[in-house]
Amino acid sequence: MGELGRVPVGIVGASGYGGVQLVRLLKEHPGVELVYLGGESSAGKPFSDLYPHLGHCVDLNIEPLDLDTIASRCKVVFLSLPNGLAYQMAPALVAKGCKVLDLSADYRFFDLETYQSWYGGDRADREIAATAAYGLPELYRDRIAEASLIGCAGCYPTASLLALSPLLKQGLILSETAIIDAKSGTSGGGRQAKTNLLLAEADNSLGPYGVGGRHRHTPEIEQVCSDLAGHEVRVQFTPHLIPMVRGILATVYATLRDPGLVREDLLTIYKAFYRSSPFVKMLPGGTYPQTKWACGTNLCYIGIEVDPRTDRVIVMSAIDNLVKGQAGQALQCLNLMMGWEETLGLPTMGFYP
Ligand SMILES: NC(=O)C1=CN([C@@H]2O[C@H](COP(=O)(O)OP(=O)(O)OC[C@H]3O[C@@H](n4cnc5c(N)ncnc54)[C@H](OP(=O)(O)O)[C@@H]3O)[C@@H](O)[C@H]2O)C=CC1
Ligand SMILES: CC(=O)N[C@@H](CCC(=O)OP(=O)(O)O)C(=O)O
Repeated sequence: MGELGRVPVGIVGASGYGGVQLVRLLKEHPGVELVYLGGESSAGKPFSDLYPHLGHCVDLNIEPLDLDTIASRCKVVFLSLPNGLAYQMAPALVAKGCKVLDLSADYRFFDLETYQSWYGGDRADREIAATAAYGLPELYRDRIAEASLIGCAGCYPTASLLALSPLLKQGLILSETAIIDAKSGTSGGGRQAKTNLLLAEADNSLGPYGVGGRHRHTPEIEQVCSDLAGHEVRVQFTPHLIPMVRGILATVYATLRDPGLVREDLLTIYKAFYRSSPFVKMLPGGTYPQTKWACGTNLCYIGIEVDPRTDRVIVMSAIDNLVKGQAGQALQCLNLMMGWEETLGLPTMGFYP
C-alpha cells in the first residue's frame, strides 16, 4: 500500500487526453496515490509542463516505459495508449500482480478474431485476454469486480449500449431495425495532431464517417448487443464529428415489437433496469438530453420518446466522451474491482454552462 494506506497507481499514456482526465480524477480519489506517469515523446518532462493548470497539485515527471519499474511501484495500472500497445504490456503487468485497466480496444473483444480483423496485430496473449472483463459496469458489474484485467468500453459504444440495452435485454424491439446515429466532439480523436481535427477543418462543419458498418465501434457494439439479446444482432451505426470539444450524443431508433407500448411504459422499464446504476440518469417524459449536462461528469443522461405513427422508439443518450466514455468509466471499474463504493471519487455535477 502507498502513503496513508492508499493504493499506488500509475498511468501509462499520462500525457494524452485520457491520461490527463485520469490524473484529475485520481488526484481527488481518496483510495489511491498517484505514483507513476508514463509516456513516450513526453518522457522526461514534468507533467506540469504539459498541463500547467494541474501544476499546483501534480509534482511528477513523465517517465519512460519500463514494465519492471511500473510493476514494482504500482498495484494498479491504467493504460491509456493508442490501440495495439496494451496487449504488449498487460500480460507482464498482470503476471507481476498488477490490476490493469486498458482504455484502448485491445481487451474489449470476446474473441480475438474479431479484434484482429478490425485492428490487425498478432496476438499471443490469448490466455490472459480470455480473463478480461468488458468495462461497462452497468452491464458487466459482477465480472468487472472479479477481474484483474479490464478492457474499458469505447466512447461511442458506451453511449449507444446504455441507450439500447434495456430494449434488447427484454426483447422489446425488432433488433434488426436498430439504428444508432451518434455525434462526437473532437477530443474523441485524442491529442495527437490530425488534419481533420484542425479548427479550420472541424469548425462550422458536421459530417458522418465510417458509414455502412465501416467504423471499428460497430463490431464492439454488436458483440454486446448479441450477448444481451442472446442471438446475433446487427446494428446500423453512423458516427459524426461535430464542432465541439467534449461530448457524445447517441440517438437510437428501433421498431417496437408491441406497438401498444407508450413512452411511460418504457420509462418505467428503463428506470427498473438502471435502478442500481447511479450514473445513469433517466430524464422525465418530454425532456431530452444535452451533451453539455454531462460535461466533466461520469453521468449518462437518457431520454425516451415513442412515435405512434411509425411504432418506433427513439432513445437519446448523452455522455462526456472523456469521462463516462473513457477515464471516469475506468475509475468506476476500479472502484468495483477494489470493492469500493462505485461512485467514489467520480464527478456527478457538470461544468454547465
Ligand atoms: N479520446 C476519447 O474520447 C477516447 C479514447 N479512448 C481510447 O483511449 C486511448 C487513449 O486515447 P487518448 O487519450 O484520446 O489518446 P491521446 O492521443 O490523447 O494520447 C495517447 C497517449 O499514448 C502515448 N503513446 C503514443 N504512442 C506511444 C507509444 N508508442 N508508446 C508509448 N506511449 C505512446 C502518448 O504519449 P506521448 O504523448 O508521450 O507520446 C499519449 O500519452 C486510445 O486507445 C483511445 O482509443 C477511449 C475512449 C474515449
Ligand atoms: C471523434 C473521433 O475521432 N472519435 C474516435 C473514437 C474515439 C475513440 O478513441 O475510440 P475508442 O472509444 O474506441 O477508444 C473515432 O471515431 O475513431
